[in-house]
Parts: sequence; C-alpha cells; structure tokens
Amino acid sequence: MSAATSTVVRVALPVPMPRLFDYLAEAGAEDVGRCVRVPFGRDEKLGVILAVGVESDLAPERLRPVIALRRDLPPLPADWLALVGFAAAYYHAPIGEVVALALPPGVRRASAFTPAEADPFVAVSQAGRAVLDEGRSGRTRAFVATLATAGSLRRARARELPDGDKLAEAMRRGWVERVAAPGAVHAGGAAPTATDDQRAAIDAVTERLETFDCWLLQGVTGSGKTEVYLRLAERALEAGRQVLMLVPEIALTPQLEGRVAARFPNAAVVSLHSAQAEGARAAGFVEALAGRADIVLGTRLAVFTPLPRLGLILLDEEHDASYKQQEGVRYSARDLAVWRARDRGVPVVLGSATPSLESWEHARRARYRHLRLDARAAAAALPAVRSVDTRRLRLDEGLSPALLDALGQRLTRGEQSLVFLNRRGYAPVLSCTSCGWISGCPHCSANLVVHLAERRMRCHHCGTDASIPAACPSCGDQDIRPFGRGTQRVEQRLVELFPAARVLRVDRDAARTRPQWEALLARIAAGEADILVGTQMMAKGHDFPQLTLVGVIGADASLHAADFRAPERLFQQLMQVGGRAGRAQLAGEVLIQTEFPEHPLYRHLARHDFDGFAARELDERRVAGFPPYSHQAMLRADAPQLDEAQRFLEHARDIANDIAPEGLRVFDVVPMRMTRLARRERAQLLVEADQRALLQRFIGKWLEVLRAQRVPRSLRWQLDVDPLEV
Ligand SMILES: Nc1ncnc2c1ncn2[C@@H]1O[C@H](COP(=O)(O)OP(=O)(O)OP(=O)(O)O)[C@@H](O)[C@H]1O
Ligand SMILES: [Zn+2]
Repeated sequence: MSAATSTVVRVALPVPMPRLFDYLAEAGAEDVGRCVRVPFGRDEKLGVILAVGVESDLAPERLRPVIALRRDLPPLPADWLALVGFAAAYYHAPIGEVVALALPPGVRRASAFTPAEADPFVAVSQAGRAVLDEGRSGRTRAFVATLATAGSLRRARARELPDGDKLAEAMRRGWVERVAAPGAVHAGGAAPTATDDQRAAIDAVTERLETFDCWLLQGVTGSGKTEVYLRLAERALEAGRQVLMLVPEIALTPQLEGRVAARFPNAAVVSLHSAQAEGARAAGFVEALAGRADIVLGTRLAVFTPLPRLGLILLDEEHDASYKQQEGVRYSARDLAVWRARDRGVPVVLGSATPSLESWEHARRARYRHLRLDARAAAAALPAVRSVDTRRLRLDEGLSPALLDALGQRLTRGEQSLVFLNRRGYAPVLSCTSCGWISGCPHCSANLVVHLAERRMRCHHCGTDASIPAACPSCGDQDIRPFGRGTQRVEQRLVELFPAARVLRVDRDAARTRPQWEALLARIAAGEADILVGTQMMAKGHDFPQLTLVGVIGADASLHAADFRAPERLFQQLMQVGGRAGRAQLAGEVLIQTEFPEHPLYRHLARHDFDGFAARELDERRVAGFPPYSHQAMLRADAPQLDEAQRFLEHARDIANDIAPEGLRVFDVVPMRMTRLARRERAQLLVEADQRALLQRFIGKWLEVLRAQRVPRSLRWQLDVDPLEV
C-alpha cells in the first residue's frame, strides 16, 4: 500500500483500554463502520473503523498500515456505531470491548459465512408437510419438522439446524424445496380476532408508528400480549420495515419462533442468541445488516443487531433480569433498546404482566405510554390464587395435604399440574448428623448441592463436581443425609405418591441443551406428562392449555432476602408461574404454600393486584431513597484475599470522597453477600445520586483516577452502572 494515498483511520479494537487506535489505510468516508484487521504489538486484531481521515497524535512514521479492510461486507451503519458509542459511554466500558461484544466473532473473521447471493431460500414443501402429519420418526423427518417451525431460510442456515446434514436428502425427496426470496411480507396463517383491549393497544401504537414512543404494554398473564406484538410486527413489515423482537431467554425462543414463522410465512426471520454456532450467528447478523432479514428474534445480545430498515422494537417480559448482562460490559438490553428506538425515531413496546418498578413508574408519570390488557384473551378468568398456611401442617417432602389433594383431583380429571420449586438438584446440602459437617464448596461460600440421580454433588456457582461420600469426610460417621429439597427430591416423592402419574421434571439439569428443552416442551404440549416439577424455566411465557394447577413450594425463602429488589422479583416470579394455570377453557388454580399467609405480598398476589403491590413497594423505595428514586453504580473488586479487595475499594472510596460533588453518596465497603466465588473473595462499594447526570459525570472522573492506579495483578475490579443486585 503506498503511503502517499493513505489516510489515517481510527479503529475500535477489543482491548480493555478506553481508547481508539490509529492506522494507515487507503480508505474514504464510505469505509467508516467497516471491519478491519490490523497489526497490534506482535499480534493481529480485528476491529471496526470509527473515523477516516482524522489527524493522529502519533508521528506519521509510527503509524502502521492496516492488514485488510473487509469491503465484502456492508459497513456498519452510523446508528449502529452511535449505539455502541452510547453503550460504551453510559456503562463506562472501553468502546473496543463493546464492539467486540456487539459484533459476532464470525463477522470479524473473514471466512465464516457464505455470501447470500449464491444461497437460495428453502422451505418445507406441501409434500413435506404431509409427511410431517404422518407423524413417523427419523432424522430427515426431524429435520423437516425443525425447518417447518423455522419457516423459509437460506440454504446455508437451514444446514446449520439440528440434523441439517439431512437437508440434501430432504430436498431429494421433495420435502424441502427452493422458494423465492421473501418479497413483500404479509401475514398468513390463522390469526384470532383481536379482543377489544388488544385492538385498542394495536391501534394506539399503529397510529404512532412513525415516531418514537416508549410503550409499556401491561397485560395480565394470558392476555394475548404476543398477539399484540405479532399484529404490530405485521404493520411494520407491511410498511417495509424491519422488526426487532427481544425475549429474555433462549428457552423462550422455540415457541415464539414457531408462532412468528406461522404468522409470517414469507418473512425472512433470523434468530440470534449466544448459544448459536458462530457461523449461524454471523450469517444472521449479516442478513440483518444487509437489510434482508425482516424479523430479528433474539436475546439481549440481539439488541446490537444492525437494522437499516428498523421500524419497531418489541421487548417481551421487560422486567426480566436476563436483559441485564452480569459480566464484562454490564449493559441492560432493555435500556439500550429504549435508547435505540429514540435514536431511530421508532416505537418500542415493553411488555409484561409484571413490569419492572422502574418502567411502571415511568408509565405512571406518563413518560412511557401505558397500554393495558386487564383480562385474559382466551380463558374466562385469571386463576384463583390461594395461600396454604403450612405453619401447623405436616408436610410430605414439602408437599401439603391440600396440594396433594389438588394434584390428585387433576389427575382424575386428566389435567396437568405444575409443582414449582426454584431449586434444582435433590437437596441443597449434605450434612453429617453426628459432627455437623456440611458439604461446603471448597471454592465458594456456597454448599455443594446433592444430585442423587447422578450420584454427584455440585456447586451451582463454580461448577465444582464431586462424588457423594459414603461416610462423613470429617468424622467418618456413615449417617450423612441430604437436607432440604430440590426438584429431584420432590419429583421422586411424587412418583411414589402418584404411581399412575407421569411425572416430568423440567429444570436446567433435565434440559441442558436446546434440543432437549424443545423435546421436553413438545412432550408437555402433547399431553405426555401429568405432573411437572419445574424451576423458573417453567415460569415464563409458556402456554399449555391442559395445565390447570400450579403449586408453589419454598417461596418464603425469598420473602425476607436482603436485596431491596427481592420482593419485586418474588412477586414477578409467582405471578408469572401462577399465570401458567388455566390459560384455555379449563379454570386454573394456584396454591402457594407459606408460613406467612398474611404477608402483603401474598395478599396482593391473591387479588392479582400488581398495581397495588407496585405502588406499595414504590412508596417504600421512595422513603428509603432506592431506585427508581435514585441512581446507583456499584464498584466491585475480587482477589484471592478479601482484605486485598477491600483495601482497593477503601482506596477507591477515599478518591470518591475527594472528588464527589454535592448530592453524591458514597457508601461503605462491604463484602458481597456471596463473598467467595471460584476461589476469589469479593467486596463492593455502592455510589448513588438522585440525578443520573450527576452520577454519570462523577463516574467519568472517578474511573479516570482509578484506571491510573497501580493494582496487584491478582486483583480485578469492575464497575456496574444501574446494578440489579446490591
Ligand atoms: N384475540 C384472541 N382471541 C382468542 N385467543 C387469543 C387471542 N389472543 C390471544 N389468544 C390466546 O390466548 C393465549 C394467551 O396468549 P399469549 O400467550 O399471547 O399471552 P401473553 O399475554 O403473552 O401471556 P404471558 O404473559 O402469560 O406469557 C394463547 O393461547 C393465545 O393463542
Ligand atoms: Zn463453588
């Protein structure tokens, strides 16, 4: 490359330094946003060009030329760069790290995907659908079934589906065929007639489809929020726009993908989530970037998908903590989605039966537009919610007579039940009855959980795995016992109590992979289970018409937790899981076992009174000065020794106190609640202000000083803006 025609390009690189790097390249303004490979020290790195033709602080002879500029890809658009820039600024993260997070590795690398032109769309043919109706098994049929839920896909993407190696075979048999590139997208499939509430919500947003508004769609469980999303998506697609649809968990995508594909048979639907193979994720990202994807469906990471024709953002279960990334760049996909919608001048719809108190408060103050669906769409009523006072009861492995009775009734009627217990494994701890030894994790301040089915003990935090000892490792006594209970233990007892019932456990151990999870969902939907024992995996979003009873056990444990958000989370979780009951024609019932039946949280729950609960919680938060009435940031440090972490934070605290403006509150350094994790001791320091801008300005200055401090190599620290756990 001749130096004479070269210009200086400024590049964001994935390095933990809050700065950009200058190189020489033969580039013009049209290259802003392009991926680029550059020399870095003795190494090479892949980054994105943020500016071209800048004046460098480096002497010209020290500027090195780029190695390769990826002109085969469209550049990342300006609004994408703005989003990444905002995330870096707001979360005080190095911009290169945000770029590294937002850009799938396969896109940065050259070889990972096929250019789309040579890659036709394929879909299940009429003959293929007929074959599926026969219901026989086999890998080729399994593949056709998967493709049927995915809709029309580019051939390369179809090949990446489970059993994708059967694509050629399926095409040979005529079960899968080439189809035209999706043209104007239209809804197909059967859509129910919208209820009046749904219609009102759809009309309200449709009227303002050309402007930014943040809509809070507060709809009780089963009220048909998904139907509202689909209708709104339809409007945006008809207008030739792209739709970004976010869900909190990968576990929720299969059902939704199915519904989206059924409703928009000729739309190019792209799924994006972190569990995908690199190639699939890169291909989906490029489809979106090139404007070919019509609907992008994904988890929090998908908020960074470039969408040149973006017209609408839909974000389901907006209260869900999974939208907040808990490591690396600690961003909130919900908050970024709102920023992005404002930046692009398009509507964003946040949906939930139990909004976050932050969003609900915005709606109450009319900063968000409030839409409500107060009745269920298909079912006659919300389930009846009742507390079962367990104080004077003898429980059978945690199960009360009332719950057992209700389970028995459902069994006789051929309906499904769910026993909800948010703790997997057999028992949370193994203990010696004679010396008091307990199965502590050697690396964490947590216990090893007994997994009897696999005869292992596991730490759910660091993954440590050990066999169950035959005798107490401390005193040799053989009387060691599992204490407390998890899903495996309840499952086992239910099998004994109801020998005729088909009991199915649904937790992360039973559904380790997405195919396993999809298989479980399919079995439940097909009515192949009578009693489900499930964790929060079962709580959200699912719609099983035969499920009429939800029994909640062990909820009290979260009632008195120290985190000020604990009641909010518990309420959300219980309302969500209770909402799985009685969603179709059959009436639903929810039984909550508790020793505190008079607790206001349960009383609001029994009345389905989210607003009453929210108003009460917010009153308490206002008095205490907690968010949303203040804004917080948490500085966390971890090291092999606790005092090392604490010493750093004390120092940070001194600096903070020196530079803190009026109105900024600096708290004490405290060990984290779970102090030890994977052999590292952890402590934290909270700072808080009533004004976001004041907090942001302070953090900027504070971090500048902190980043200049020398710290021991063994110490790590990070800042979390708007932390969810304090
Ligand atoms: N207008 C309608 N007419 C008839 N049935 C409807 C209508 N809208 C939705 N439904 C049905 O009602 C059920 C619940 O709808 P959906 O799953 O969209 O609710 P939701 O509000 O997303 O629920 P949740 O928050 O509990 O996940 C589904 O079976 C859906 O097909
Ligand atoms: Zn551990």
